[in-house]
Amino acid sequence: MDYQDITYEVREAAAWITINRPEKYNAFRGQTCEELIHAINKAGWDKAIAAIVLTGAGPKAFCTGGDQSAHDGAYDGRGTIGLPVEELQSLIRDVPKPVIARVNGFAIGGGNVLVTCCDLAIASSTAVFGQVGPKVGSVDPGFGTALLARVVGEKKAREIWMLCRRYSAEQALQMGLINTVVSPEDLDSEVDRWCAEIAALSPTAIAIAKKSFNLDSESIRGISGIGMQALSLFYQTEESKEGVKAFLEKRPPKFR
Ligand SMILES: CC(C)(COP(=O)(O)OP(=O)(O)OC[C@H]1O[C@@H](n2cnc3c(N)ncnc32)[C@H](O)[C@@H]1OP(=O)(O)O)[C@@H](O)C(=O)NCCC(=O)NCCSC(=O)c1cc(O)c2ccccc2c1O
Repeated sequence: MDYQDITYEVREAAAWITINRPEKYNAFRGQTCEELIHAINKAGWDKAIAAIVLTGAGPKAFCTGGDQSAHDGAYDGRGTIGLPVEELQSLIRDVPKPVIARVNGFAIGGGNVLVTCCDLAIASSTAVFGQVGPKVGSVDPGFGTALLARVVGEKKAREIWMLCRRYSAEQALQMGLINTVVSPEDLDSEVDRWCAEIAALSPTAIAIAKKSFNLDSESIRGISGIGMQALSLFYQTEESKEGVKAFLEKRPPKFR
């Protein structure tokens, strides 16, 4: 597959997969999800690869979720909501290698969910985390909510979704959403260091450990499936459409 929206680079024993849409703050459209799925599968089953690094191009954003300019009552790709996003999230969990989020900037909306799904997360001190779903007439009902609660605790996860605040990298570290924070200049060397440590360990032991962590939260995949069906109906409503329209028109939404 020729990639338009992402880049794929092998550094030592790590595959670096970069969402390359900086002008959209690395938001994903249907094509982006298809390419990410292809690339994660490619790296995930390559025996020479010990770890997968997921990141965004440029200094501004890791990923800001679904591309709102490709959303018209549904996104522009495949699947229940027009994005095979639940397949992408599941795949991050299914590949037998640690997937590390290299968080270089905004990790908002679906970008925040990707961080939640990754095994590990290393952030620049400039990174900003948060949810925007209820601001823009959307919600990721599955890994975005229920898995987030496993990661940061029920009360914090509900705060994140019900207030849509932004959180600094230090706050994300305190709540357990990420593993460490470094200065922007040290981000790549820190990620390289973590990948090298992983590469020295038994790949099979790591694969079994990863699977066993995931099995405990596996029911969330089913929650996500039913949630997407509900969401596809919600996207048809004036309430949801107002959220997308308001974001694109750079004004506060009028939901009531
Ligand atoms: C990230 C921001 C907080 C940055 O705000 P700031 O004020 O600094 O900058 P701008 O808002 O002006 O943005 C700069 C520039 O980038 C464009 N942009 C940013 N994000 C997106 C985006 N997601 N889609 C398209 N374009 C985007 C923006 O338009 C500007 O371009 P200009 O050309 O005008 O300069 C803020 O941008 C922000 O909050 N962004 C996120 C907006 C958003 O609505 N994201 C999607 C939420 S829904 C979602 O992600 C989602 C994910 C899932 O995984 C799901 C799974 C299952 C079901 C549903 C899901 C779902 O809905």
